[in-house]
Amino acid sequence: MDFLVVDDDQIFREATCLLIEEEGHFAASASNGDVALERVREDKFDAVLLDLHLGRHNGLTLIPQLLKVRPNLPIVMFSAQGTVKTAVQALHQGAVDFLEKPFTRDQFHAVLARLRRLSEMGQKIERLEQEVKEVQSQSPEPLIDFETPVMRAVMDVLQRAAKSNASVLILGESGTGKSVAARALHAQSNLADRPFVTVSCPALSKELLESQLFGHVRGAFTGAMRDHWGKVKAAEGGTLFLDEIGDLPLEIQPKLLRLLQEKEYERLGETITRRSDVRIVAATNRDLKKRVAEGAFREDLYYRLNVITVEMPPLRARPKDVLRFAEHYVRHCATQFGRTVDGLTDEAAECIRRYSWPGNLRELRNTIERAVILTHEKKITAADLPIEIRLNESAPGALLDAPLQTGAMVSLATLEEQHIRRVLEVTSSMNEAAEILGIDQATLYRKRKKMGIK
Ligand SMILES: Nc1ncnc2c1ncn2[C@@H]1O[C@H](COP(=O)(O)OP(=O)(O)OP(=O)(O)O)[C@@H](O)[C@H]1O
Repeated sequence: MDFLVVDDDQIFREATCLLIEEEGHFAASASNGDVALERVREDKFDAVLLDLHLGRHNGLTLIPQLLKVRPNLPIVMFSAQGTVKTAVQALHQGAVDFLEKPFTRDQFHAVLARLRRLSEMGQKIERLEQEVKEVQSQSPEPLIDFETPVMRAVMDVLQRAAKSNASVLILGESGTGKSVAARALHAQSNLADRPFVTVSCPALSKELLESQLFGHVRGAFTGAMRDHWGKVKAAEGGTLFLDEIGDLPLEIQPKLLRLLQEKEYERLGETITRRSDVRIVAATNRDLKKRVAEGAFREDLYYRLNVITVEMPPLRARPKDVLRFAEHYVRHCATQFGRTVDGLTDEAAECIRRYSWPGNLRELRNTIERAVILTHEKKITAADLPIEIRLNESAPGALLDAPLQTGAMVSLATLEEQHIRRVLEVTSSMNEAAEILGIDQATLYRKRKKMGIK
């Protein structure tokens, strides 16, 4: 845990920090209320130990100010002149405990145990808030019972892997459901009530990604105005999901390897080594072995991640499941958009069954969403589906050349997608492609994901 000790008495402040560090925790200190407020604004402390008398300030009045900055921050008040009255006052102001100075190691242990319970409760609340947000973001309920044997085998491995704490690598084309599988794995594991934190590896520059993962201290790089805790810390005790791991820059790979092997890391710009207890689940649509052969991915990291690997099959390899997913999305979208649409006509079902879905589940979901919004009928008809699905035309670029030359009707969105596909085909990195397209990497990453481009 990370503590902030607020006391104007330097000797006691340092002695308390030492005691905390001897117990294997981290301690920072502040000598007055203003410094304490600044530190709490900048850093994610797990608890504050606050002296009642801070020179001209009264620690009691500082409690609501600290809680205004971080509403769930556990504050323990301590004082040499502890009276029942001041203890009660501190609790009324929002402190969670009161310690009389000087306190013994045993008294401190008792407080620590209480703080740990509070911190777990806080994590639970954050997790529930996250779940509520996800329900509000209206993703369809994941289907988990599959007809296709290969998918059943995948689910079986995931279920068994969930019970161990081993790293899991999820491979598969874009849109096959790797992120959904990672969440399902977490939900079935012993860490289900702990945090699940996602990091999208290619969405950020190398520096920002490193800081997002491990955190940084103020001044670590230009623009680092304040201390920052990374996602490794946010995932403490739970699962850290590294999406698109195949695009993790080479410079960050040794740090991730160290996190996996030694469970140690440092924040950017800081020399203090921190321990972390997170389970790593990684996913990629890249051929990681090929990336290793090309020298773009470290072999030792690949083997460390590759303890348990599952491969999400593309949708075209799960023919029996395609219509079940389609019907599932129709029901979901009809409810979401308040439309009375009930299933697919036979003709529409046949188009969906025959099409090869290069963008996998994401493409299917987008297609159904569009159809549910646009249809005038009670069931989705073939006419509600995009022309390439009606014509069973899924080869990238196949539709493009003719419309471009003849000026036939084609949407800007289709043109944009085809152009992005082509540039990605002929460039060797996201960076190069983004430069040619005149957009930043994060935008390209989002567009690629939305369009289901591998
Ligand atoms: N089991 C499932 N049931 C219902 N919908 C699913 C399921 N799995 C995935 N989906 C839907 O498919 C879409 C793509 O899923 P997801 O983001 O998990 O794919 P991905 O393989 O991680 O893609 P990428 O490689 O581009 O990150 C999402 O809209 C998701 O809601």
